[in-house]
Amino acid sequence: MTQIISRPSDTKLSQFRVKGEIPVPLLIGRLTLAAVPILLFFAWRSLDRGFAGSATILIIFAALLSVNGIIYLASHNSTLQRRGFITVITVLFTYLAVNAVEDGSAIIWLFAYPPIIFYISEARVGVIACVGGLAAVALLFSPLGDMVFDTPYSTSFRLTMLAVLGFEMFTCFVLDQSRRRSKLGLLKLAAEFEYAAKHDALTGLYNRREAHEQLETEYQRYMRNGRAFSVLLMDIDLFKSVNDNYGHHVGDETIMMVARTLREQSRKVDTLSRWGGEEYLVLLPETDITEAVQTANRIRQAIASTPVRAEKRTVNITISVGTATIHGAESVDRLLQRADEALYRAKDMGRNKVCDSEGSFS
Ligand SMILES: Nc1nc2c(ncn2[C@@H]2O[C@H](COP(=O)(O)OP(=O)(O)OP(=O)(O)O)[C@@H](O)[C@H]2O)c(=O)[nH]1
Repeated sequence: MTQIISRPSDTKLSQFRVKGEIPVPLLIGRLTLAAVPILLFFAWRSLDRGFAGSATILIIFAALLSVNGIIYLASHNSTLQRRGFITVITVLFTYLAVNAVEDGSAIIWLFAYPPIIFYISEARVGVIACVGGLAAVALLFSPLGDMVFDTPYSTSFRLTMLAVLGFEMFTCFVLDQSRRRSKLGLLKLAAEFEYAAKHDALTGLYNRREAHEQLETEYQRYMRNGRAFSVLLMDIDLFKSVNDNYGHHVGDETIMMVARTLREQSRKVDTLSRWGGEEYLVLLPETDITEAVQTANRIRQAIASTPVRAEKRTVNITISVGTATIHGAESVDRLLQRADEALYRAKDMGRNKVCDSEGSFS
């Protein structure tokens, strides 16, 4: 439990998947399932035409892709699976281009590389792989490449291949950027909605609904381990007069000051919420009634000694607090009812007081 949930960063968000998006491990699995029979088919054709060397190498690539898939199924390590797949297909495409498999027509398979690489890796890796790949093809098609590899590609084929491959890589980059931006936008929107559903807009504290959720979670923990928790129900004293005398903007400033003071005076594990207009609920895990009353008094004193600046005047306010600690098998509703009764006793006793549900006050 934290006092305020901070909004997730872009980097964190980009690691999430939006509904409908194909998970990368699944895509790699499907590509492997498609690639293995295709490789075996071309291996069989190479063998049929008397190219036993090419056939063996294509079978090795099929085996490597299968092993990569099997390792993933056994380990569920998606990073290893992705890196293994990228390595194998990069070497495979290089082999298809350099060795002019299938009379040189297999180099056309290079067009399958950019969309796959952009989808399964980070944008930066996609750009590096594509720029590197295009430079390698340009080198292969250069007089230097001819001297080393002696490939059968005509000049017009080389120029067309380079132009179309470069165009495809650029298009994939633009589309991938657009996909990543819209995904991030969707995730940000979802995070904003989630934040708004759980928090109070004025103070940033949890809202009443989320406080109920946290109370229920803490209650379940209490039922399991028996460690009692306490609640502090607090209300700003005579708040209507602050609004009436100084205006609503000073009233709002007062509500924010109390929230700030609550944060300063609480532990990280405590849950702070705005329960209603000028009411707050603090949930103190693993806290008995004595500690709860001490905490309530510390908060009460801190608020009483923190004036709110309003134009040229300062406004001093106080709060009243009702505390209650869970016991036996009582329900959360009953606990809240006892805290509420204690709060009203604190008001009846003249305000700026802490009352516990057992009847004592300070
Ligand atoms: N400025 C501002 N006022 C609010 C907000 N929410 C509730 N209020 C006002 O808070 C006031 C609550 O006043 P009352 O419930 O009468 O209680 P009180 O004046 O605090 O008196 P006691 O609780 O008996 O000490 C009302 O006037 C509400 O309009 C808010 O978000 N901003």
